[in-house]
Amino acid sequence: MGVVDIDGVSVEYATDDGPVRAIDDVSFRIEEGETLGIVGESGCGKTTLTKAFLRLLDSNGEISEGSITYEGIDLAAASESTLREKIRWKEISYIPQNAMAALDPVYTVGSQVVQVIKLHTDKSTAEARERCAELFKRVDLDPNRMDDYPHELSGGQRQRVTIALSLALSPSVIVADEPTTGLDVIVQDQICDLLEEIQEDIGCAIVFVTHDMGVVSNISDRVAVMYAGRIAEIGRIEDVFERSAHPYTIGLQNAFPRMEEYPSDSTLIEIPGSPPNLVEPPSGCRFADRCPFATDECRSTDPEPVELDDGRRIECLYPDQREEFRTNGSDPRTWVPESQSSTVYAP
Ligand SMILES: Nc1ncnc2c1ncn2[C@@H]1O[C@H](COP(=O)(O)OP(=O)(O)OP(=O)(O)O)[C@@H](O)[C@H]1O
Repeated sequence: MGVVDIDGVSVEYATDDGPVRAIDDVSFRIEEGETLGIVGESGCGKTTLTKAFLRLLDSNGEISEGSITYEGIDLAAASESTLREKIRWKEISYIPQNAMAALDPVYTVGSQVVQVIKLHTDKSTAEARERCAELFKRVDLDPNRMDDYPHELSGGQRQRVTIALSLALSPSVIVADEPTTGLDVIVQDQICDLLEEIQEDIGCAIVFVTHDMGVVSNISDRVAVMYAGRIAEIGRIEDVFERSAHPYTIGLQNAFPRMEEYPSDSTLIEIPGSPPNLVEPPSGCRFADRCPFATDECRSTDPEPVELDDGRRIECLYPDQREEFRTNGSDPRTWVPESQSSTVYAP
C-alpha cells in the first residue's frame, strides 16, 4: 500500500499577473520505505509540490484541486489543527532547502529540537534533552553542540540539525528539499549517506528533491522527472535513467551525465530555451517548444499519461518512438540546430 497517495493535485499561486499554476494535475504514490527522487530544472515545481504535502505553501499559494491521502486523511483538505497535531513532524517531516533560514537564530539548536519533542510528546525537558542528544549522535553531531546557536555551526552541521529535527518523532515520510544545495561535494555525499542510513534504521520513505541527476541516481529507488508543473516521466531509477522515454528526461541526462559512465572530456548538451511561463502555459505538451522531436500535434494536444510495460509512466504523445528519441537524443546536433552557435561545454 502506498504511504502517500497524490491524486490529481494542482497548486496555484495568486500573482498580480494572474494565477500561476505551479503544479498541474499531478498524481503519484510515495511507497512505504522508498526513496523517491524528484528532479527537474529550476522553477518546474519541485519545492511547491513538496511543500504541498504538509500545506507549507507560501500564503498566496493553495491546493486548488486533488487530494493527498495519508492513512485515510486528505492532507489537501485537513484542518490546520489536524496537520499540526497529527501529521507534521510525527508522520511527515520536512527538511528545507536552506538550513540557516529554517533554524531560529535567537535559540540554540538543541533548544529548537527539544521544543519540537516537548510539543508533540509528554516528555519532560530533561527527557527531551536526552532524546535530542541521541538524535545529535545519530546525525554525527557532538551533543555538546546542542547549546550552540545556528551561526556557530557550519552549513553541513546546520543541515545535520535539521535532519535531527526531521527525525525527532520517527516519521513515516521525510521530505527533503534540496538538502545538499550549497554544501561542498564531500559534505553533500556525507548528508546523502546519512539519509540512507537513517532510512535503513527507521524504515521511513524519503522524498528527495534535487536538480542534480547525479545525486538523484545515487540515492533514489524511483524518480519523478518534473517539467513545468507536471510529471514528464516517473518510474524505477534504472528504467528512467537507462532507458529514458520522455525527451525531457533524455535532455536532462545529456545535461547531467553520470560521472561513472562518462569520461571527463565528454560533452554536456544543454537543452535549448527555458521552461514556459506558468501564468499562460502553452497548449499541448509543455515541453514541445524545446523538444527536438515535437510535431504539430504535440503543440495542440495535451499528452495523457501512458503506462509502459516496466511500470513507468510518461506524458508524451509518442511513447512508441522512445528508442528512436533516445538514439537521436544523445547526438548534440539533435538539440542544437547547426545554423546556431552551440552551447556545448566540458564539465
Ligand atoms: N510564492 C509564489 N508566488 C508566485 N509564484 C511562485 C511562488 N512560489 C513559486 N512560484 C512559481 O511557481 C513555479 C514553481 O516554483 P518552485 O519553486 O516550486 O520550483 P522549483 O522546481 O522548486 O524551483 P527551484 O529548483 O528553483 O527551487 C515557478 O514558476 C515559480 O516562479
